[in-house]
Amino acid sequence: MTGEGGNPWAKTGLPRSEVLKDGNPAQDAPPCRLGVNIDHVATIRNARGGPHPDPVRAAKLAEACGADGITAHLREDRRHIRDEDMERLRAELSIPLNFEMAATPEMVEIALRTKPHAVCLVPERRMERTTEGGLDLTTHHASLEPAIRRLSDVGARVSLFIDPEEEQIRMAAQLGAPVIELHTGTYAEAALATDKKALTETHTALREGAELAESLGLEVHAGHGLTFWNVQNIAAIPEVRELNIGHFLIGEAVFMGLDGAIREMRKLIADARTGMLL
Ligand SMILES: CC(=O)[C@@H](O)[C@H](O)COP(=O)(O)O
Ligand SMILES: NCC(=O)COP(=O)(O)O
Repeated sequence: MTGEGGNPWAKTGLPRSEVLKDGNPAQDAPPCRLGVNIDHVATIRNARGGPHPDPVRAAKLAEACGADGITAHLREDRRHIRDEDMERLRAELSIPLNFEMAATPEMVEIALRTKPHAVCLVPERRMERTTEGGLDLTTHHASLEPAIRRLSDVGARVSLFIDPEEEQIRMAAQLGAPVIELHTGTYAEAALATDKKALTETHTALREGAELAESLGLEVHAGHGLTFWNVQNIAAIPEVRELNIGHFLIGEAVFMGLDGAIREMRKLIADARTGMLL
């Protein structure tokens, strides 16, 4: 299933070892969890205005296929996930729910009521097609601090979705959030564009950022734009403990089913942890 046909990674001509540290860096690392983001099941549902396909059903299927958690982003404009989806996900799932949201007063109140396992604070711009970058913690730390405290007080594990930049990582540690999620979108774009220089630079930034974050006591997650063909170099970063992946898995489900797509992604992540790269 992961042959070279149509594989954008293969077109880079860049052996994976060129962007990895020597040896098998993740060999002795703990496993890397897979959080399945089901937002875009809701995108398809909303295209027709009815109840089908149900993102909660997709989340339960993901759970049955071995997902370690479910991620859902309640956007302010409700373009995909809606309030009632979040309530049902919280009530019906047995695995952890990671509630992605902007740190607005409205969203903080919803999350305090929902009491998810985790909250990932993300930047949001109403007209963007998707989350284009990480939070700017230097600009927003005054508003983020109370949100992090209130959400932590109800037991949510708060993570901050940031770019792999030293200043942002140090600020995340100062803000007292236990987790960061590194935005992998720029790395994913470099892989798609087969831009070797950008690919190496973005991967180095993620690897060094993950090392720094762990040294500061932060748990490191990563996500955005990850696919079968770019996931392994990120999963091979030993400090990365969780990957959140959505759009590609839901798209690939059209071709191989959601269960097949999740199982293949889990295998690629597990193989990367043991140095068995594609
Ligand atoms: C923060 C993030 O990366 C996710 O929210 C993911 O991108 C899915 O949501 P959108 O596609 O609406 O950005
Ligand atoms: N936080 C990233 C996420 O949940 C999934 O992003 P994507 O795979 O949909 O780009």
